[in-house]
Amino acid sequence: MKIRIEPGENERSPSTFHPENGLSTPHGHPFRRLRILFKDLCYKVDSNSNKGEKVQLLKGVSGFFKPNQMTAVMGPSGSGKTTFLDLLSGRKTQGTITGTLLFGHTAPSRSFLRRYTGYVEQFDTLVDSLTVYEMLLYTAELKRPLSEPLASKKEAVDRLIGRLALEKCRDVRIGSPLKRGISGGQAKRTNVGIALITTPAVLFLDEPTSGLDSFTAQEVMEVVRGLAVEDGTTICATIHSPSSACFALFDRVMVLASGWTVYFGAPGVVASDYLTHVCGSRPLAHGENLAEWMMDFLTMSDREGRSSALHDSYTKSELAQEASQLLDRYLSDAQAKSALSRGASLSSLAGADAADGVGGGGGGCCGLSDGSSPAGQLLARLSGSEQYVTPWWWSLKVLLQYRTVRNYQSMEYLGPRLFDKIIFALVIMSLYFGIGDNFKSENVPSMAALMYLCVAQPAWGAVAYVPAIMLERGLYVRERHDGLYRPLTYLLFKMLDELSLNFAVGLGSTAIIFYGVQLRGEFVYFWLNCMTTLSNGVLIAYMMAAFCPTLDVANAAVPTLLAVMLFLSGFLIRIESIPVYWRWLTYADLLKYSWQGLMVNQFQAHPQAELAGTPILEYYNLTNTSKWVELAIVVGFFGGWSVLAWYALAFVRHQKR
Ligand SMILES: Nc1ncnc2c1ncn2[C@@H]1O[C@H](COP(=O)(O)OP(=O)(O)OP(=O)(O)O)[C@@H](O)[C@H]1O
Repeated sequence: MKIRIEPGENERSPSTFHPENGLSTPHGHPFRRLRILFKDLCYKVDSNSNKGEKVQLLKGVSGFFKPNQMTAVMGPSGSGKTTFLDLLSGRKTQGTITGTLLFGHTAPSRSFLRRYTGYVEQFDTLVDSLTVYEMLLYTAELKRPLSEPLASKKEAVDRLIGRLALEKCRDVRIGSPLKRGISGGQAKRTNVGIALITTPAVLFLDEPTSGLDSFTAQEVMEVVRGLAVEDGTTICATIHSPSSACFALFDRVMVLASGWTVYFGAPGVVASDYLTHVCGSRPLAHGENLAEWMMDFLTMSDREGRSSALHDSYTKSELAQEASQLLDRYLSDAQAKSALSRGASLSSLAGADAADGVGGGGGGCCGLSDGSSPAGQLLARLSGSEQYVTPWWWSLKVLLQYRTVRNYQSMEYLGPRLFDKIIFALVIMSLYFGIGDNFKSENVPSMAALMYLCVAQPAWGAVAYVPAIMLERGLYVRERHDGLYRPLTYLLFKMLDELSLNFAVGLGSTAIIFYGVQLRGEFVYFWLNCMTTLSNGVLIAYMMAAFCPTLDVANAAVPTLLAVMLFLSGFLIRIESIPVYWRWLTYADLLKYSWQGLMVNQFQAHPQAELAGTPILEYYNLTNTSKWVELAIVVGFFGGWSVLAWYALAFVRHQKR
């Protein structure tokens, strides 16, 4: 029997790009309607079970995704669906890829894929303190051109909210598992909104319906389908077991099993006929859910090791041949356009592409990317390396404006940062009340210990930052993938966010200690020393959290590092008494410099104060130490940790894909 790949080539009449559709910018893309072509895509990666071996996760996957259409990528668990989506969207960070992949008629650069395609991750990554409206506007500010007026961005966000049916929760905080905010379906739609903020020509969704009830899942997918139909977006979604109504929204299905393509064609009767007549499945019962029936059969076959046989049947089928012919036709079209674009003038190129509905220029066409025409702009974008839309200073401003302002209004954020310092200051003050200017020999060790506590507290306090930093990692990774900001901008934002609060609160807490205990030396120095030590502690927490793969590792590593620093700071064991094989490490111990600076500040006017019968500064070998040099070294450490933290944020990948 003859099975057509898609009766009547189920492509809708091309819809034009409507600037007023709520998803465009005044600088709307010069292109829409990108066709994605892939042929013999293979992906190999080092096996994580057998060292030295490679595993092939995708085995020659071929096909195409068309504008105006929504394709479902299905398959048994572990069949390679997410791998395939990651590969198409340029999110693979390891392994070897072979085969052909074209967007329009150009192989896209990774930066293009990140910047101009939308990707909705399986797990929601939102800023829980923002409302739905703020979350979308915040993303719009970071991802839409700087030159676009704020009013236009707000308008676009409002229309997006209308389109995603999010009006009811527009001003509701997103919330977290511990503090409920919007519902799961609303969170998913907000995530879709984030991916749509730049009106991408292509939208990838990784299991957009997982965790949603069938009604909400249907609602989300109807919204997504609207994008394909009305805007010509090319949509590809991995999906597990959709309801019948949800499955019917898809134009095409690609089924993978153990990395092989075992079906590529229309859903519905075409798919059920194919599986029954070619693959030998039992017939679909009346009223049975087609997607579930398909998945039951395919999962069972996969478990019985028949995926390769299903793939063989598929490659021999008329369905595969028809798909292959169509793909070859699209590929030669693409080749012709690519050749044409190499030789043609920009204007004729733009005309040729528009006629096909693939409004873009050709790949690798040197000399055409002057960026002055739509075709030139697309060409520049497809092959470009710039993945960020806004300059770093703008991203920093937006991050501070939305996230820091909201953090500073939240007691959950402020509480731990305020109260630990105030409580610590009150305890210290009450313990050592009024004895700071008493240099009797019984008080001198207490003062040295107090200085040590002032250094130890900010260092230990840093440990408390680790869980929150680790929890935010998913959000950071997603936003970075989406090209919202650079790693250095994020680090700068985090430091400004944390440190401006600490310096302000620290002014009060150090004043309580300094004046309550009646310490000597300069208050400004005492405050600056405590705050730069605290800043180093916070930065160490960020750096270690960025280097460590998991929260458990970071929770063990940060206190270990700080405990070693505290032991080697010179108070618990004098530097001269530390064994030589450890002493070298004291040069790299920032807490040593902090503590020594505080000691000099306290005792420089009273060097005769004695400890164990020796003048205190002499006892600790600090007679010739300059407190300002010590402070400068502590500031220098901050610079050094910053470089390490930036390196970890920029280059250490824990989420290998
Ligand atoms: N480094 C590796 N070594 C061995 N196997 C791997 C490696 N990386 C991934 N895999 C395997 O590759 C397969 C494809 O994974 P992928 O996440 O793409 O599957 P999936 O179809 O999306 O699964 P699910 O539906 O369960 O999310 C899985 O079986 C996984 O165990």
